[in-house]
Amino acid sequence: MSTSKGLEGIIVAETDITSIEEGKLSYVGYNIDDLADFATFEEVIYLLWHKQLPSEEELHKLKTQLFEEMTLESSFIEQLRYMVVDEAHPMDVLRTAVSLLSLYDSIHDPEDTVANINRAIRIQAKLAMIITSFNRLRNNQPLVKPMSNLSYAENFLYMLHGNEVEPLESEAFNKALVLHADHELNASTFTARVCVATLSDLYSGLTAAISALKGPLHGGANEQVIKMLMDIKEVESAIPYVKEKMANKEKIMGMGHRVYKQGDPRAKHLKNMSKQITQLKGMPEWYEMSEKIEAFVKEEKGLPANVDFYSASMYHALGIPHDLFTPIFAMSRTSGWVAHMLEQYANNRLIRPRAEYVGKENQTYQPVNER
Ligand SMILES: CC(=O)SCCNC(=O)CCNC(=O)[C@H](O)C(C)(C)COP(=O)(O)OP(=O)(O)OC[C@H]1O[C@@H](n2cnc3c(N)ncnc32)[C@H](O)[C@@H]1OP(=O)(O)O
Ligand SMILES: O=C([O-])CC(=O)C(=O)O
Repeated sequence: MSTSKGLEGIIVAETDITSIEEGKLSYVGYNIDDLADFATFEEVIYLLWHKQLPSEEELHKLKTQLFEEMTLESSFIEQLRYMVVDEAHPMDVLRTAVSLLSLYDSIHDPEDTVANINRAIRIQAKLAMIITSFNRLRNNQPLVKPMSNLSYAENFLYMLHGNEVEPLESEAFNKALVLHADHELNASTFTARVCVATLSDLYSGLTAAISALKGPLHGGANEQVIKMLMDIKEVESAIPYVKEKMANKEKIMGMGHRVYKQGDPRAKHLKNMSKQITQLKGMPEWYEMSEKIEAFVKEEKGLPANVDFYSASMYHALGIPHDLFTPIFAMSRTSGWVAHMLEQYANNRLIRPRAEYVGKENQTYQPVNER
């Protein structure tokens, strides 16, 4: 048997959702650059779940359903309130809350596509409520209800901050949601697929995926990037800080990627939005610090920025609390996780690879009092 550490380069599934070829990323055959520039997150949700862009009518229906599902039962809100405990990380809250959502649903057939799409619309809508409501509950602020004339991206920022969103802010946030929506067989998506390949349900797959996304080598990197920028504080300190980290063999978060060695095609869009939003908010130093780090790490180690890198300065300038960065990633990626779980159910076989045994052999059992 031969092994590939971290399953690098191993193809374990066929998919018609997302492709990464020669550094180009597309969802269902649409180049990510076009989707980032022109699509709404709602269109991307539809595209990933139905493998085609929606007509005007289909889009209107989806937006209406998402808006109508942006509610939480009062008993659910009470339980969310109980999750406001010291140091509770919103990513742990989100994982718990998604699991809790399953108790409000009865699943007769985990493989039923129509029921799963309706369920996914409910979950996708409620995630925006859960993240924003948790943040408001922990700050003793009243909850904000969504507005029917706002997009998913706008409603998220509106429910978080409680005030109107500027067009550039809504454009930036929508772009971030589009760019994070799916990414082939990344660690969390693979986790979701492994989970539902046992014929477990959508909530279980999502809970597992959130758990995998949380780690700092994956989605958790965006929070680590802002921690690094907060540590650095000033543009002049960026290079010395990164030099020292690299001398200590520490990783620079938001840099490097398993699949993209020449550059992550999503990063340039977030870089551009980070520049514009930090300027709009009168805090260009967050972008400038990031740009210096990116150039230095590329030059010294040949490592390009990944999707997590510029999202950090952009979210910071949008006034988003740092510990919500990864939950926002999960909220967007839910659309992709669902698409992959539907694909797994549609052509399922239990995922069960092998390991090569390299441990001790032929041991003789001795009773405990003789060891
Ligand atoms: C949405 C996402 O999940 S995007 C990724 C988010 N994660 C991060 O930003 C965390 C920082 N980056 C990393 O840890 C890695 O680049 C990963 C996990 C993304 C990819 O990892 P792998 O493909 O396994 O690459 P691996 O960790 O083997 O790195 C190869 C070499 O580059 C180095 N390297 C990789 N990333 C970095 C980094 N960010 N900073 C410094 N060195 C790095 C490694 O130390 C290793 O060096 P070595 O060969 O001298 O030991
Ligand atoms: O594909 C990966 O390994 C990680 C990634 O960029 C993502 O999940 O968006």
